[in-house]
Amino acid sequence: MGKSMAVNAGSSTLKFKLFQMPEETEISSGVVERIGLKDSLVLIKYGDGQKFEETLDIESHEQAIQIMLDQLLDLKIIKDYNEITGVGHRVVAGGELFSDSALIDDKVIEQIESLAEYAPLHNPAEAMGIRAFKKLLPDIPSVAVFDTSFHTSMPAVNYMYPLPYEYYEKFGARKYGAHGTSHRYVAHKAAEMLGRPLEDLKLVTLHIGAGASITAIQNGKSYDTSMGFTPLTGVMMATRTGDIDVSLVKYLMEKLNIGMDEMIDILNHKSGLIGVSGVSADMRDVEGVQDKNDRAKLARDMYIERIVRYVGQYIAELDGVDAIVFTAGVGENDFTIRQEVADKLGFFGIKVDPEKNHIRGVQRDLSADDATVKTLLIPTNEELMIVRDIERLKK
Ligand SMILES: Nc1ncnc2c1ncn2[C@@H]1O[C@H](COP(=O)(O)OP(=O)(O)O)[C@@H](O)[C@H]1O
Ligand SMILES: CC(=O)OP(=O)(O)O
Ligand SMILES: [Mg+2]
Repeated sequence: MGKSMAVNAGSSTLKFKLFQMPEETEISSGVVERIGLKDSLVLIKYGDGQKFEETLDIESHEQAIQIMLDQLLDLKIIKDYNEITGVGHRVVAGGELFSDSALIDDKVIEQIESLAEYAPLHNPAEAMGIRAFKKLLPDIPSVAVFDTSFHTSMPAVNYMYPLPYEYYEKFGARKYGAHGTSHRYVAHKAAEMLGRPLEDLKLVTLHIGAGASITAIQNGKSYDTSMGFTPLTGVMMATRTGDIDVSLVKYLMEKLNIGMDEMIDILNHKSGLIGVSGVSADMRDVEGVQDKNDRAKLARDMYIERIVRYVGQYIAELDGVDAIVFTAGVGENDFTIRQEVADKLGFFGIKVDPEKNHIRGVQRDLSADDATVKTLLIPTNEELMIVRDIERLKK
């Protein structure tokens, strides 16, 4: 009994959902988008179809949390913070410390902070969010749900880097992946939609938002994933490079006369869509100008190409595939990207019906009638997975 809140701090967004438990009814949901960019958007849904919307500049996740919490009271979604009986936080990096979600105490917060280098855009903001909530609601149980947990099933052949082996043993130098809660959620939904046991399926799940990762799933378990030691690698993202030659990094540091911290900041914050297009980190802005801006078009083409490359690679690794799944900000909303990615994967029997695909944010089978591999659109729900873990762990 009570209301549970899931808090999901992404690199560019802060999302929350408030659920009545144990019924899992959604009471309210909210998102602050474009944190750190101009014109951040605050959107809160509550009641029966009521909405609160405001556009303002929001610099940090801390500011976003404060605005959200104030609005919960102002909009009378709750009368008192004490109505919230459990809080769950998404945390990106759990390293090898956390193979499951954890009840938060001071030690867990310190461990999350100690993993800052494993997810520099996320863990510090998430730890800050946890502390902010702890201050406000010191006595209610809170849990941390790690993006990396789902990927702990990866075999060594996929999580190891071809570095001297002792770097793994001494320093934990390996691939951890991210977005695991989302990949896990959509994999279960895909099995439901296909009416087949998840254990029998080969899936490639495409979580493409501001951060983006592709996962190969076999027997319901993560088999390989595109993000690495940190969420920097894999496909091209809003502000992150994805895979890049490390020797080029050294070359550029010398040319630019900068140190490693500055270089890592460029790779994480100034690259990807914003770096190539020079227009924006937001796919909507890039697409808005692509007809008259060659660099915007190039950025979008590169983005698509890298997704296609990973999906093809994972179909080979899985030795076949039953379905590919689109989810997260771009995957759920951008039918042009979905269409072009699917068109480039036609060789595998992937084929999207343009009419079915002309949709945003709803669960749907997008496959053409003669497709031999299904293409599914499944809006992710990391927050539902998070509040379920509050119930499981708070006993
Ligand atoms: N209609 C749309 N068309 C294209 N891209 C969109 C659309 N709506 C949202 N996006 C993209 O989704 C991104 C946010 O994805 P999301 O998964 O919510 O973020 P995060 O990675 O911060 O969790 C935005 O940066 C934007 O580029
Ligand atoms: C790990 C990661 O990149 O997360 P997000 O997409 O929420 O920024
Ligand atoms: Mg996200």
